Amino acid sequence: MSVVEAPAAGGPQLEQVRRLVTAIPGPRSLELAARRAQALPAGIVSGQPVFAAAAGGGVLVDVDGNSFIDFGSGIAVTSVGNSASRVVERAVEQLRQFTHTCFLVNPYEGYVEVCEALNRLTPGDHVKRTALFNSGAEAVENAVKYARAATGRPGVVVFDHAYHGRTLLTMAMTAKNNPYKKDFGPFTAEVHRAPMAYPFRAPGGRERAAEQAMAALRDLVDVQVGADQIACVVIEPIQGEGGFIVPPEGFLPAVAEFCRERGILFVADEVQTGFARTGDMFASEHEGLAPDLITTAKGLAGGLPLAAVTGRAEIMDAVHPGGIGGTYSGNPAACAAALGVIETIEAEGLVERARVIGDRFLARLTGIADGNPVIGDVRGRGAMIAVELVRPGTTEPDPAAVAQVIRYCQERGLLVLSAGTYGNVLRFLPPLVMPEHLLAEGLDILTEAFATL
Ligand SMILES: Cc1ncc(COP(=O)(O)O)c(CNCCCC(=O)O)c1O
Repeated sequence: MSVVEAPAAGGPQLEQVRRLVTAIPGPRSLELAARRAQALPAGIVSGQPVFAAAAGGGVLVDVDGNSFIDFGSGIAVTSVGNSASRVVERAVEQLRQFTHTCFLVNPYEGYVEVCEALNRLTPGDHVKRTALFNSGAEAVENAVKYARAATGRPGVVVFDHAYHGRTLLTMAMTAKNNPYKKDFGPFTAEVHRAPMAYPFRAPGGRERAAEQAMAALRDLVDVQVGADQIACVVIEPIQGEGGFIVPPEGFLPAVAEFCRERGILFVADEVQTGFARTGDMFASEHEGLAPDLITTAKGLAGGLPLAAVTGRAEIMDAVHPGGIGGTYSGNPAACAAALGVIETIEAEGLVERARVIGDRFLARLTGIADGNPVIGDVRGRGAMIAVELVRPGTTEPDPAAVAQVIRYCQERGLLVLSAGTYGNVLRFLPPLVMPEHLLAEGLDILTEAFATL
């Protein structure tokens, strides 16, 4: 077997082609997997069996020279494409100036620029402030700090099927126990969970999903806990890890109004839905929401670790000086990358591009679903689309069918991710710069894969 050289570089110049040159996984990936087994603990699991060598545009090339169509974007992160030019150029230039000062020691302009951009771009015409962090979970943790400091209340309301992170507080906020929380308790108190408006699985059917969820929220907050104990309600505008659950139109505005009436802060967790992913810059815009606080990460910096809390100035300023911090929070290279992401989204019209991609996926998948009873539901918005697989004629989850489709796609050079509380959701998160021919090829492979079910 001749050794295949890795591409000279990733990024948009990477050949945008699907190409298989070895079995999947190939020999180099197998070698690395053996080393990994000796060096890493078993708790860290990768969904794909191939090790990356380069990525860019709509493809990822593995260490054996196989070029895959990427329908995952590293879980909604490389929306502007991997190693996108403006991201790399800005980050490299920054790295040459300084790699780190700790903003709590020596501040720098890049951090301020990112905050100014987020204050401008996030929905709501109120005066805002932004604080930067490293991960989505850290942003959610700090959003709760701000909410508690601003309201003087301890309680946090979250929803079934929610995912907010893997730290102690965000584990308490995340719904699914295994794998995210198992063996790690006890968890923090004062986190209360309400049923989610989940149209496909609503007890009273789609038409009553919002009504039933609102009734349950009122019961939880007004009767069981007491509204005066609740600092904030935290919700993903489209639930990500829980299975790309899109609440019925009207539900999110009803929750926001419910909160406003009770002095409870409405926090939109846009870690997975933010930055053009859903066909708006932020998913909250779809129904005209202006959240009191918004958490962002993932797509914010195109792969460099950066997260943010953006909120009403009076809320953000309620925390005492020195109350918020972190050694790496708002790392300068990540800030430079974020400015490159924002510039790319705006220069390349990626918000509109996400809508075009979403229309392509929804048209093809609803067409397939009509003739395939294993596809129980097709849903999503923009380039955040999913199908939920069930046993034919039922809503019984079929995670085995998901695994079968993922494996079929892997073997044919297409990377697809799963999701869902029941492990029975296939989610599609292609880079927004995915070329048309790769979108078409990927959808054709998916069509073949569903035909095997
Ligand atoms: C809505 C929403 N809020 C918060 C988070 C947490 O963001 P971090 O950057 O992973 O901490 C996420 C991260 N989702 C991917 C988790 C991957 C895994 O660990 O299995 C999210 O989607």
